[in-house]
Amino acid sequence: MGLIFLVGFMGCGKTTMGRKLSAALEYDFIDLDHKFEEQTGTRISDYFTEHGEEAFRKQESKILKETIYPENAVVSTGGGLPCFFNNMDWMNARGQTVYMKLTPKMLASRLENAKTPRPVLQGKKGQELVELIETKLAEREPHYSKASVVAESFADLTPENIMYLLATNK
Ligand SMILES: Nc1ncnc2c1ncn2[C@@H]1O[C@H](COP(=O)(O)OP(=O)(O)O)[C@@H](O)[C@H]1O
Ligand SMILES: O=C(O)C1=C[C@@H](OP(=O)(O)O)[C@@H](O)[C@H](O)C1
Ligand SMILES: [Mg+2]
Repeated sequence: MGLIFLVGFMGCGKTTMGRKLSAALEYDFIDLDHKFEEQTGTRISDYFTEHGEEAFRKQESKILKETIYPENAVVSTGGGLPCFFNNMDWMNARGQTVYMKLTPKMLASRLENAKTPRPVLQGKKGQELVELIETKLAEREPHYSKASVVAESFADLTPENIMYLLATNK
């Protein structure tokens, strides 16, 4: 199936699913946030503090486009990546994209318990977090919706569900 890019809001499970789907397909796994930290030698949260979001967006787009991908790979993206520059079109031109779609409430409950800090969420919790997610998701949805397939919000989404969606997307 070539290159498969997982896209969607923070907390939808791109990194977790990327690992599982790549194992199920026997493909390589690339997490672009991990590549970012490896290449810049800086944690994403520190990068935001030191350089700001605009610099982060330029650098993440550069890493997306300059990475040399194996023939077959599952690539987990950062939640904002599809929404800047021409990144979404760039991914669609090179492989298949999967939008992992979850409700704001489910995203919030996962993000409240997650260990990785997400600077875009400004440490918000509870109802404030749900509202911030609703606003951001509404801005981002038009970009995510350009994905080749949409994997709708089931908490128990499996690699097999995604493989089926990709195989039937003709
Ligand atoms: N299917 C799932 N059910 C419940 N929790 C999940 C699931 N997938 C991921 N999580 C949890 O949600 C959080 C965000 O997952 P992660 O894979 O880092 O998402 P993303 O890369 O999209 O931000 C993590 O704490 C992870 O353990
Ligand atoms: O949505 C965003 O703007 C971001 C999502 C994060 O990745 P995950 O979607 O893997 O959490 C990471 O790239 C950064 O904190 C910014
Ligand atoms: Mg991730």
